[in-house]
Amino acid sequence: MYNERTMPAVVVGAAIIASGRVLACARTDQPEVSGRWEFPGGKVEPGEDDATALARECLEELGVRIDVGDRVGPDVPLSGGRAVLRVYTARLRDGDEPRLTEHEEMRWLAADELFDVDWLPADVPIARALRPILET
Ligand SMILES: Nc1nc2c([nH]c(=O)n2[C@H]2C[C@H](O)[C@@H](COP(=O)(O)OP(=O)(O)OP(=O)(O)O)O2)c(=O)[nH]1
Repeated sequence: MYNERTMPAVVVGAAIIASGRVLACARTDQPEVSGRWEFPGGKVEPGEDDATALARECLEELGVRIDVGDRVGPDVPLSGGRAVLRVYTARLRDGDEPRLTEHEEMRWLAADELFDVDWLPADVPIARALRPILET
């Protein structure tokens, strides 16, 4: 069983969907993630729930307000089991357009473009689970 000390930290990611495409972002700030693609997001801080953390990170990283939807794919273990990646679908609030602040590049990917980018390893099963969602 997990206790507070051994419970994995949660990194939440937003699969922001608009017009049948999902937003993927690439950053270069840390060598271990440099040039790899991910979903905007970050660690859930104490006192936050997943949706609050996602909304905060999307505002910080992209300057957008979002509405959080359903989970996508499984919790994927990160960094030796000390954290998990958990992704939710999200929609942009009316009129909001992402602007890059922390990332170098962003792309809106359609279902058949999901694997045109080099995802971080943990994001691969999530991208796979997104395919049927983008196709509907
Ligand atoms: N945001 C995000 N992080 C991901 C994804 N996939 C993946 O392996 N990660 C990893 C990269 C980082 O090691 C970790 C998240 O750290 P972060 O730097 O984004 O989180 P944060 O903003 O809360 O970080 P911090 O600087 O406050 O410590 O999770 C993803 O799709 N989105």
